[in-house]
Amino acid sequence: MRYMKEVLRNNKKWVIVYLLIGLFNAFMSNYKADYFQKVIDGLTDRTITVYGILFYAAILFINYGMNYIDEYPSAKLGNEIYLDFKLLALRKIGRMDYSEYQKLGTGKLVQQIENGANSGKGVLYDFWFSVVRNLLPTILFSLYFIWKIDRTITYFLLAGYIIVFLVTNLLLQGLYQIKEKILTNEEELNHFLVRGFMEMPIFRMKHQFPNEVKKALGAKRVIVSSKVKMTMIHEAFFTIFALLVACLDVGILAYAWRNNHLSIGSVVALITLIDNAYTPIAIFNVIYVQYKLNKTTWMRFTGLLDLKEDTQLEQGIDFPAPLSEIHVEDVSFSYENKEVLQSVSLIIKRGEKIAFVGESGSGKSTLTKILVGLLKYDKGNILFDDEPLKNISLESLYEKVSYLSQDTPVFDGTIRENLVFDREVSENDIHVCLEKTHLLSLLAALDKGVETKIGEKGTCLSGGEKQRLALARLWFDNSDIVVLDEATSALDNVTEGIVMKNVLEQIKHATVIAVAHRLTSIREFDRIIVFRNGKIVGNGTFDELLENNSYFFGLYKKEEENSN
Ligand SMILES: Nc1ncnc2c1ncn2[C@@H]1O[C@H](COP(=O)(O)OP(=O)(O)OP(=O)(O)O)[C@@H](O)[C@H]1O
Repeated sequence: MRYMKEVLRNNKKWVIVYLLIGLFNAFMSNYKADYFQKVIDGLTDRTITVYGILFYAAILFINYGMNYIDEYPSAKLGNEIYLDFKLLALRKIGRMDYSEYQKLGTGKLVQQIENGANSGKGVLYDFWFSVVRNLLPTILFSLYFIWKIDRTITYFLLAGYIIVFLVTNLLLQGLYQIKEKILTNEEELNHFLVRGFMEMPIFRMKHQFPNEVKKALGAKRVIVSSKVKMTMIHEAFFTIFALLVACLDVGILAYAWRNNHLSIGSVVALITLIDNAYTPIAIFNVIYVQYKLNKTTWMRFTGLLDLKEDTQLEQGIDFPAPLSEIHVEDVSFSYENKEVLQSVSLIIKRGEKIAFVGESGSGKSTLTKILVGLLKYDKGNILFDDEPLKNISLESLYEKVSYLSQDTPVFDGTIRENLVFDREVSENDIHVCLEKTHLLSLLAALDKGVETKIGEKGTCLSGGEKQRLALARLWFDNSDIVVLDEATSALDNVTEGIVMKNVLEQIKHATVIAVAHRLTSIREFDRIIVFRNGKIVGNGTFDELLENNSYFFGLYKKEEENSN
């Protein structure tokens, strides 16, 4: 309910307008039927005046006019609500705990958000608004006018409502299961679609597309057959109601034939009013079923919106700048049950240039993610001067820290956005950073220059260009701490040497922590930390380690043999 309330609050003004117009229209459509009885009877006994007819005309004009006006808040609110639910998801991603984020898959997530926004709109707008502003008032007004004409008929109608409600609840049980099946298979299908798109080269080269299509086809078949079943059950509701109303109309005619006290006007009005009284119930039953099914989808969506948030983002004290020392004390970390770091201890002094090296999977990236607050350590402590990292607000930390991740150093946007996001900077500053990162020749070949879009994950750039573009961002960050996770792995030795020299010159006052595989690239670093199976097994300068650390020496030798 919390999220629905939030969306309602966002659209408070239009919600009130929409409800008031709905109530007014519900009254007018029944009042119109009731007044029509007077017109017919007045015409039969010639008592109606011209003013009576003009009054009826005014009722018709207002009724149809207001129905049209109602379309505006209806369309506005329907779309606002649907899109507001989507924005809730985007806001949630901005605050989500990183471990939770890592578990999500893009395809399923996108489908969950799409289904969630639709179901949220279904629950709030298609169900609750329809009930409160339309169905309930229409039923009450029509029952009131029927009651005024004949009480016995009102009792029959009420008994009919109960039967209808019982039948609906019986059918619902079957529909729930069908809906669950549809949702699971929709997410599955989207998973294959997004996976196919994102990993196109792998799947194409391994001839996997026919297999992928086959798997997606399975999901498609289930979706189609389940949706057809649901449509047929929904439509059956309407048919049953139409038959019920037809029986009631014939019953009214028979009743009027046996009891002479009903005028022609009353019979005509009763038939219209019964339609008014039962149509909302028919609609209610269908949207009630839909509401219950939407609730199932909505629960999946709120499961996403309720995922753990990173409370440290805004809470905590400010980053203690200027920082003298980072102290990693006996830190351990596990993914689920797998221990990845074991009692790691390390001191990093202000301005030091530190490199993390070691075999793949030894825990280097994990420690960098812990240092920038993305992952939370299980045991031990990390002190920024005397302040535990857990007590520092990440928003303030990110003012002072730059982090280039291993997998996605750039994002879907223009080159300018990748450098400075929305900030205003001079063309000259952009030129300088592109020159220092050897990107000017790339830019010269692009018609739109820095306004060129680089595609999702920078698909329009080479691996090395992506990394250099990410490095160029450092020119505008002015950070105290720079964390680079394999930021130059795609560059050739020569370019890496020149670009890294420029980068280190630009960030010479910052503390730098760089994860690297190519040992020659970190030769000049102040200190090298050697990782092995989640532990630190070496700590010293390049030459010290070569001399004293057999494991590091082994890594160095292997690299030398490979390059030869
Ligand atoms: N999200 C995750 N869930 C579960 N296990 C993970 C996750 N991320 C990493 N791991 C595991 O944690 C271990 C350490 O990974 P990490 O990325 O820190 O290693 P690394 O030393 O940086 O490796 P590389 O040099 O290949 O990047 C690996 O065994 C990896 O499989």
